[in-house]
Amino acid sequence: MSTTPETPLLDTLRDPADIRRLTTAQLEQLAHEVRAEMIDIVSHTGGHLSAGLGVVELTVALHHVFNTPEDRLIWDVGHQSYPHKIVTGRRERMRSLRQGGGISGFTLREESPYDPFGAGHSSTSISAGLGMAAAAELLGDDRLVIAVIGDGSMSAGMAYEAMNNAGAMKSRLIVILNDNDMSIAPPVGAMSAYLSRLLSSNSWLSIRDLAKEVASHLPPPLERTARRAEEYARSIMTGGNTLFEELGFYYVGPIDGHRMDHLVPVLRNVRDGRRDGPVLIHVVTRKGKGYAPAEAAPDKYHGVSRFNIVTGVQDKGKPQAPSYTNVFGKSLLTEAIRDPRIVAITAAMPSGTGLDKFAETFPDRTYDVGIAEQHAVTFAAGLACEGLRPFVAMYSTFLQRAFDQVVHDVALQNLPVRIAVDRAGFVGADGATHGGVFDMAFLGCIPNLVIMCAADEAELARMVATAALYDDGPTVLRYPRGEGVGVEIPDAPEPLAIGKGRVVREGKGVALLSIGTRLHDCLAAAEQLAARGLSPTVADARFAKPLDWDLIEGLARTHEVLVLVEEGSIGGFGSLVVTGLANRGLLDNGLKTRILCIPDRFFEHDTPEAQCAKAGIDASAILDTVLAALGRDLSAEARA
Ligand SMILES: Cc1ncc(C[n+]2csc(CCOP(=O)(O)OP(=O)(O)O)c2C)c(N)n1
Ligand SMILES: CC(=O)[C@@H](O)[C@H](O)COP(=O)(O)O
Ligand SMILES: [Mg+2]
Repeated sequence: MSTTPETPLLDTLRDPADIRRLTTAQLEQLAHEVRAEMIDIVSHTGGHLSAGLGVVELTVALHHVFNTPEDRLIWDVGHQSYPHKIVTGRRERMRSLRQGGGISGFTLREESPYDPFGAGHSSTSISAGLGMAAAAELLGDDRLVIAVIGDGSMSAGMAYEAMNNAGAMKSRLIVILNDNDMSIAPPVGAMSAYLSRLLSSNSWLSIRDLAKEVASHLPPPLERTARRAEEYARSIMTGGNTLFEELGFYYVGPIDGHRMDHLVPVLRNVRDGRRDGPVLIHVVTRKGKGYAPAEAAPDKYHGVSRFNIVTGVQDKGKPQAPSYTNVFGKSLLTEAIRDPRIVAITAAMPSGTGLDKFAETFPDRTYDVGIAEQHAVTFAAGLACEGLRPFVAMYSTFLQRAFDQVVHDVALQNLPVRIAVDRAGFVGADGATHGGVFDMAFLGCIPNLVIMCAADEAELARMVATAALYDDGPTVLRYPRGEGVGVEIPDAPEPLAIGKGRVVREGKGVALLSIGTRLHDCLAAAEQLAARGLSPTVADARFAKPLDWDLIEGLARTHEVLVLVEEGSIGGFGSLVVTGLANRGLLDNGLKTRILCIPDRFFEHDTPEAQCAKAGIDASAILDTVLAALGRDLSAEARA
């Protein structure tokens, strides 16, 4: 790699091997350029900003010291991997970030050999890294495995399960704890407080780092003595062993994650040093580093829309209607003002779930449990046992983590826990890792659950009111990401009759029965069918459990075609309906029944509309399905 002072280093970079040849000053220069490039990219595409900005120096230092991709570098969650993508051959393609067919916003194995493990959900990196390290040992490979995990992600149980195992296995795994004292929101919990104490009781590593440098260059016996002395010095400084040391890790830190001259020697030391157990390097960084608006408000710049670099103002567009999240938050607050037994639980997503407003009004009745979805659900079960009315608000995709807790701790004991499932359905740019597509299938099979799906924001307000009053067992309310459809929201939402759907458009011949917000595509398809001389009935099931058999049986007996439409995977609403129809003998007389649900594959990032079109659950797919079921010539219809 030949450079002149005028040539940006980033322009000359082919792959990380080039980074390995740079001097410390050049590494600093490269970090500077990567940061500027990342800000420019995200200002055009939107995406995760402040987390990536905080790890620019760390990214450059890691690729400088370690032999990636032969050494495995795993980023937990992956939302901070943009600098990594920029320096691993994806710089140009980053301009297509999170767009259909473009670069993923998370690490993805199929995207690059430099992404040895895909992510999106948090706290998987230590487990995956431990598996890779164990495989390397078993296969006799000399490679190193480095897992980078944030302080927020360290609040999840899985991280501790993995550390517990790593310490016992004496694995050679290297864990880098990227401590920026932030999750999306400010971090919570005893672990976070512990990390702060660890920092305040430790000076920066530089002096001890020097001691270790010396130690590693001494012959073995002396080296051990020197190490012991250094460890002793450290335990005096921290007032005892760190939690990580108790778990069997060799703890190094804290070190300043923005100082290349600190990072590089420490990483080198760890690379070349001991091989008889896992190492944890405690790196301290600043979320949003190097971009003033993000540094000032790392939570607001965690995930951003396109923005003006100079002003920092994000282009969020003009909302046409309130988001479902906000409607949920407001509705719950209204109920809670009336009912002191209502409490709210979030797993590290107060603003994402709309519970931030609830927390402002009722701080004592709000619990942010950290990234701990399993615990959140069982914690809610405990609250319900004592007569409270807990609402656990969680994204559909993260609820996947708590399946057994819903089954074993909530449903089996028929506890009145309310589970608010946000981001249900396609979520767009976050792609397959965050798609809320499985909840209907994995919840629909659990006894005792009442499952409601909102077709619009007024329905959601009514569902919150319904759940607030329902004490006979657990309830689930499901609603999507994004804005409502602009209907008026009643001031005093009337609770729904449990298990009762509604006919929205009376017709004959063809019945479209939807659940959730697919209703609007059914209505649009009905208009198009009407233009072709048909008069479809459109109904909103409202409840996936219990199903409204009066409604469904009526539709089945009086129509020739029944199309079931949902924004969820195979095995959800449609399967529940068809199972019931079959067992009631309602399919025996030739009812033409079709299920439009999300097909049996993963859908990558795109707009939610494009995802629905690709999945075949939009208005045009409904239209085609009906015409095909009626045996009408689709190509002739299209020509008409
Ligand atoms: C299982 C799971 N729950 C929630 C989230 C949402 N989430 C994404 S990033 C994040 C905060 C992570 O904090 P930290 O690990 O400290 O990383 P930072 O953003 O501070 O770099 C959260 C809660 C997730 N990705 N996975
Ligand atoms: C990385 C992560 O899991 C979150 O930051 C997520 O991207 C938030 O998604 P929303 O924008 O839907 O809140
Ligand atoms: Mg953090």
